[in-house]
Order: sequence, then C-alpha cells, then structure tokens
Amino acid sequence: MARTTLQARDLWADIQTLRERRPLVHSITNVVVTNFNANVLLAAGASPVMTQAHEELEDMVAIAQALVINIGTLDAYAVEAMTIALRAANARGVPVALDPVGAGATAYRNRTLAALLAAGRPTAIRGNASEIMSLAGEAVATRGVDSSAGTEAALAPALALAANHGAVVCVSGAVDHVVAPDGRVLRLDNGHEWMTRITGVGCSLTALVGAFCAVQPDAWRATAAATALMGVAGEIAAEQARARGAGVGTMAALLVDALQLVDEAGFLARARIVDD
Ligand SMILES: Nc1ncnc2c1ncn2[C@@H]1O[C@H](COP(=O)(O)OP(=O)(O)OP(=O)(O)O)[C@@H](O)[C@H]1O
Ligand SMILES: Cc1ncsc1CCO
Ligand SMILES: [Mg+2]
Repeated sequence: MARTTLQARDLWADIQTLRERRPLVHSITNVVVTNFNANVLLAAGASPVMTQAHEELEDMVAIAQALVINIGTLDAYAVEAMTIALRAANARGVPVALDPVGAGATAYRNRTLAALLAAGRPTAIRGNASEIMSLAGEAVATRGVDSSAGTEAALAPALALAANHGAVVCVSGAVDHVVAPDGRVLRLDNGHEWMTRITGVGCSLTALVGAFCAVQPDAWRATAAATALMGVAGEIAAEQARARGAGVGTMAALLVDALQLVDEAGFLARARIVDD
C-alpha cells in the first residue's frame, strides 16, 4: 500500500481551521444522540443546527456549510426530510456526511439507505465495520446499532463502496480506516474501548466528518482530521476518567471537554497514523 502523505500536523491544521471558521452544520439525526451531537459539534468549534421540518429544509441547507444525515431512528417523515435535504445539498455543492446506523440490521434500514444513495451522493460515509460491510453488499448482520465485525475485514468492502459512490468511507473501530474513492487509505490507531459504551460517539464522529468537510475541501483529509480528533479526545477522556476512578458517564463529559481543550502538543503527541 502507498505510504500516506498525510501527517498529524496537517490534521491539526484542519482542527485549527474548524475552530476559527465555526461552520454551520445542519444535521438530520436520530433522537438518541441529537443533544450529544450538538454538544460535540460546539466543543470542536462548529455551529450545529438540527431540523427536519420539510418546510425549512431547503432554506437551512442553503445557509449551511455541511449537512449530516443519520438514519438511527427512522420514520417516513424523516426519510423524506433526508431525501429533500440530500438533493438540496448536492444541488448547492454543500458537503454531506452520511451515517448508516444499523445498516444490515433490518430490511427497512437497508431499503432506506439504497433509496438515499439512489437519490443523491454523500461526500463521506462513516459507519462501524458491519454497517459499512452491509452497505457494500456483504452478507453481514449488524447487531442493533453495534458492530459485529472488525475494521480490517471491512477494508475491501469500504474501498469498493467508496469507488462505487464517489464518497470517502470511514470505518470506525479499534483501528479506524479512512478510504478515498481513488484508493487512498489512512489508518488511525487512537481511541479507547470505552468509547463504544457511550451512545452516539460514532454518530458524533460522523457529525464531525461533516464539520471538517465544511472547512477542508479534500474530503479524505477532512474525514481523517475528524477521526483523529475523536480518537485522541476519546483517549484523553478515558485516561482522565480512569485516573479519578470514574466510568463512562463521566467520560462522556470529559470527551466533550477534550474536543474543546486539546492543544497542538497534546494532539501531535497522541495522533497515531499507521502506515503499512
Ligand atoms: N475497540 C476500540 N478501541 C478504541 N477505540 C474504539 C474502539 N471501538 C470504537 N472506537 C472508537 O469509538 C468511536 C466510535 O466508533 P464506533 O465504531 O463505536 O461507532 P458506532 O458503532 O457507529 O457508534 P454509535 O452507533 O454508538 O454512534 C470512533 O472514534 C472509534 O475510533
Ligand atoms: C442506540 C441507538 N438506537 C438507535 S440510534 C442509536 C444511537 C447510536 O447509534
Ligand atoms: Mg453508529
């Protein structure tokens, strides 16, 4: 595999740009994570707005710098909202991050994802391994919203998915894989297992992918910056929680703190880009 040309300092530059520019990120997301996602976006430096009212979708997309679509809790109204917003974003060149929550768990989710991908083109897709494998057409059963596979097994499916849809694909897990439609692959070895025990960390990563796509035109690099930031912040939060004998509830708050407070030295010391 080609050695990556991306360095941690490139990703740090994007984090600084996000903090300076405060892009407006419009999310149509699930009812479990809406508040947490908004706090994650604010902590990282973006400006969130959540709405799915059909009457205002086109106007909101028109003033947003990124759109995030998350299928975690679906119903017919939300699916129509996602379709309208996706089309509007594509027409205006607004980048779109898609979170295929629970892909492979139910026929309704699979159908909805197929219809969305037929209606428009996401700039980036972020899911756990079994979600990405399912979306790429592999026969894999996602267990509810949690992954049933490792990220290495999802690499080939992710590359195929990226090429087929012209979208960057991020497979999150113990080692995150960020792949581009042209075959570029970046592996990031950050994070902590406890991140899987706080609901919506993956969804929030997808929201960050949208935010970084608003400020970095190379969607692969933008997705890598989002993924590295979440991984580094998760590591810091887990360490701090454990140091005070706390668990994942405290860690959720510390994760938001770390997204806000991580500095250049802390980020560069921790970000682990893995080359083959
Ligand atoms: N075993 C692990 N070790 C370290 N970090 C992990 C591990 N598993 C997941 N992560 C990190 O947790 C974050 C969320 O990824 P995950 O794959 O759990 O998302 P998800 O399953 O979509 O989550 P959710 O649906 O709850 O939002 C990513 O930043 C990822 O790097
Ligand atoms: C737990 C859960 N159920 C539907 S969406 C969601 C949030 C994490 O994906
Ligand atoms: Mg998820």
